[in-house]
Amino acid sequence: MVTLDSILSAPSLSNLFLRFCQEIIFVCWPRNLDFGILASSFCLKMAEEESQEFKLKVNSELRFEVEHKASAEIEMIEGSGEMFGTELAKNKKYAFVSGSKVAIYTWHGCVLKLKGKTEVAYVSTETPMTVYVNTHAALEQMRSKAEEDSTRGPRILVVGPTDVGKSTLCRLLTNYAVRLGRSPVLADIDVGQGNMGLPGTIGALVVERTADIEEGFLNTAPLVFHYGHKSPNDNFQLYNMLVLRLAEIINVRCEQSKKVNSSGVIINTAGWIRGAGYEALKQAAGAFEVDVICVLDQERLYNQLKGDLPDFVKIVLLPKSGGVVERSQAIRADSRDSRIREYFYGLKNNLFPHTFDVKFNDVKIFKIGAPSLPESCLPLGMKSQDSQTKLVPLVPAMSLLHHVLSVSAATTVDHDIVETNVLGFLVVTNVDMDKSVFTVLSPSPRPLPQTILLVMDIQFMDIK
Ligand SMILES: Nc1ncnc2c1ncn2[C@@H]1O[C@H](COP(=O)(O)OP(=O)(O)OP(=O)(O)O)[C@@H](O)[C@H]1O
Repeated sequence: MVTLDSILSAPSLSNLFLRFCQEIIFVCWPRNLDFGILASSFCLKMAEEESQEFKLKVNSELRFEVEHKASAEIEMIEGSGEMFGTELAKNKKYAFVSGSKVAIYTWHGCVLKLKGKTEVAYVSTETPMTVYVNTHAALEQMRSKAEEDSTRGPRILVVGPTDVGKSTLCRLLTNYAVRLGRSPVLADIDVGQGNMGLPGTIGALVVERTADIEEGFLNTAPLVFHYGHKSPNDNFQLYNMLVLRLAEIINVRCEQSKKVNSSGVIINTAGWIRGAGYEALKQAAGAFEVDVICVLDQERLYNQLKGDLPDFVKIVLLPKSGGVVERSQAIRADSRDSRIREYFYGLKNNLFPHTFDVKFNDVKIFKIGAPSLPESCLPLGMKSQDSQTKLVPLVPAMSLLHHVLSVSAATTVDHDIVETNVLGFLVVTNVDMDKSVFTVLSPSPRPLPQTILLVMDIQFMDIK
């Protein structure tokens, strides 16, 4: 059971890992990036079903999942309710696309009208919302104290296995903080879903408005770094390096604004919690200098962290919501695809991407990480793990087809490209070796904002 005291007793944090960092460049080429519902947007046909009405008593929630290739609509007719911390307006219809998994919670009771094709729709009175709101209340007291003392607000790492509601809890805690006038930094180091950019990236943004019910947080200027793979395990060295870099820049951002500083940082992590994954979590806790770790639904991880981290880090075990839906590998792959589609086409097909040719000579293409060699073959003093963060120039070839490319903010190759943020993304839709050009899908018309491109492992077929 989480008590307020256990969180409130956290002393304000040390600067153990504070490092210098030179520059902050925020992404300036965003396209409807959100932290919201991942769903394919190609089918928005509202089915002609009759609507169902649900009367929710105090402290209960309506949970529903929208059918594949269908959509659903919810309207609150009476009372008050919220979705993952964002309040619903009365008599306003909210549309949810295929595959959305939604919970509308009410503290005081409400009447909801649900229309459309849902796989399941039911009301539950068993929710962990009281524990979550208590956690928020404790964090809020730490923020007030930080504001009074002009110090740093709470930094919270949300950890746990896959499908326990980590992203949802981050969204809820961020929304509650914003509703009280705070401007927390929301950071996402879960490269599998890439909520700030695309899968294969990590990023952060300062949140000043609650998440939109349908589209999530509106990311007008997220800070995004290219990682290139869908699991932290694929390049552990690079992953840790980028997490550290992200934390450094967040520190600089906090130093620039008293409000952001006292509001704190909320960090969503990947569900990789064993072996190297556990080491990555500890690294992240150190890099962000966290004061609170919320462990969702795993006592083993909770006890491991309690034993391994210093006492000033308060670790709380929180229950998972019974509504959180488990996703298979296939569904995860589908969500990654939807996420990329959404970047180019919008959640409801409301964006129009551009297609144009890029000459091989006009750009420089790199991938990060070279195959590791045995140490005996390396120059004196070099370790094999160094190759993991090495920039490798690529000669354009047919193998680029369908790969996602990040457009680096770096202006020259002398820049530290690996640790520079990215401006946006492209997908290679054709390669013409005879004409030495490749065709890209791009969120904006030519010219490209910069000419240094980084290749991801992740591919996207623009076929729908
Ligand atoms: N109370 C709830 N009722 C219904 N659906 C929910 C509820 N809470 C979360 N969900 C849904 O469950 C899904 C999984 O939740 P979430 O993404 O927060 O889990 P996670 O632990 O972050 O997953 P990952 O393993 O990708 O890190 C999401 O689609 C979310 O919308």
